[in-house]
Amino acid sequence: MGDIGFAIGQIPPAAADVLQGRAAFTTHPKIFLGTFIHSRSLTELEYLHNAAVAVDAEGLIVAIEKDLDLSTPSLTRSAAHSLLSKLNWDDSSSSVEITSTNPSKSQFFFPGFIDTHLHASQYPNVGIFGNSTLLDWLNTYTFPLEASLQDQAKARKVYTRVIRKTLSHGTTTAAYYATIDVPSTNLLADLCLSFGQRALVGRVCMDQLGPDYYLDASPEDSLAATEATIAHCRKIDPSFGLVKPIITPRFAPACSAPLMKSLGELAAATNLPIQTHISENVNEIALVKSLFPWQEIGARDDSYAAVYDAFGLLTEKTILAHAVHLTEDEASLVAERKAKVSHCPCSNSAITSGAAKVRWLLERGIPTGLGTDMSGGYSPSVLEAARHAVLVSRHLAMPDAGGEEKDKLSVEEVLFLATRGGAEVVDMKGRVGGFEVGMEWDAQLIGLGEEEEEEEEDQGNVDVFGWENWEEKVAKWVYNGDDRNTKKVWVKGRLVHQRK
Ligand SMILES: Nc1nc2[nH]cnc2c(=O)[nH]1
Ligand SMILES: [Zn+2]
Repeated sequence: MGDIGFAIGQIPPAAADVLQGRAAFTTHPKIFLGTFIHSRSLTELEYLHNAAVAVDAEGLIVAIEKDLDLSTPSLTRSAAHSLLSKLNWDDSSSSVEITSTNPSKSQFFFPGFIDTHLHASQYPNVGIFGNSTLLDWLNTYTFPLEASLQDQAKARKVYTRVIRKTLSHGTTTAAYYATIDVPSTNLLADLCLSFGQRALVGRVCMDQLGPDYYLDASPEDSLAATEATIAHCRKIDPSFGLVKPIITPRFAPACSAPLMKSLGELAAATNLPIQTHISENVNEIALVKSLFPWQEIGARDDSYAAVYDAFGLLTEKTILAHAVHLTEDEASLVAERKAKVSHCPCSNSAITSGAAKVRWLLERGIPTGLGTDMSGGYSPSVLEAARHAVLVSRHLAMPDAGGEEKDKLSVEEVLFLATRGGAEVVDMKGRVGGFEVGMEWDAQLIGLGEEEEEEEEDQGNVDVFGWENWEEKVAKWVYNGDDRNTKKVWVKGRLVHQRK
């Protein structure tokens, strides 16, 4: 089967625009047929075989049909046609695009991944961290690179590549940190929009403790610069349908009390999301305690979480990256405020920050998603973050670590974190992360192939023999898959990546 689109082999004009970096706001209606896999709950994947999903020109899922007979290309075509007529959609070659999975290539549709934490500006540094830990890593590798992106041509090159790369790994939504520089941060927003990637774009706020060459001049300047990026995003995407600004105090040590206070007030006034780092590294935590005596700032105790809370930065729209060393009391506060956590296992291992206790966070009712945290983390892939999340959880479950069997995360659980969990973290629950009527079509077509095939396509490290059941195929994908298995990617119904 494969693509049985009426215009076989042709990319419709809207999709071609997106692939070339010129986004159109509406697209062709589409019908997808075949196998769909998504999370039903934290612990359970739903496998929908012989199904069809109709997506309208706005990218919304408007119908899901099950139990169809798709056993031959012609039956598949007639299933598509009967869905078209049910929907009263124009049954002509140019107006509806039809894509079906190819069972002999172990293909399936899966929701697009949500990267809840990454630094677009640090992308050139992936893999370059030596033996550093957080605070020296920032000074040695990170601040010099971020500062250099004031050069617009360099920023364009870096941001174009990071968007293309993450899309090619199936990341349909990204919560990005840019830099302190407004024009290049605005450029990142422009590029996300033109490549069609759903994004939260944060201008980084930092007015202390950084190097002289890379600091906002004052809390007032930092606030004004943040407002400039918010205004820019409002101009380019007035409904924030694809690109939304996010208030981004880098982390408490780099933000003065007046700056954090003004950003908390801005968040309350605009209802915009907030992203920051918390409790990533033990030296960082000690620094926060020394910089913000809790009685002086009116915090409820001397914890890191209480510092953000004192400034109105711990809200239900706050994404807290890492949360490796949170105390029991902090977890209660985070849960009380309904703030979310981005778990970044690759970064936490690479720069030796520690092992975040995801089971413990989930048991405390804290919504959690996955982040690549490039370039603390070295991989652009959320699939790899999922794999790292499994492994970190298994280290924590080992008797030496004082863990238990229940601390282990399963394949199903990490795929939930990568999709529906991430959607909740970025405040898009019910909008993306699964296949349901009323949700937007942010999806990837995964193909695993089969070993015996004369493959013209490279299936990477995954070897499917043909006797595996679907649970086993998905497990093979999680542990050995990569961008070679990500054949096509759509955001809001628009094709934004196609593997050559
Ligand atoms: N991993 C990570 N932690 C941080 N804490 C403050 N800034 C950063 C950053 O850029 N990356
Ligand atoms: Zn980070």
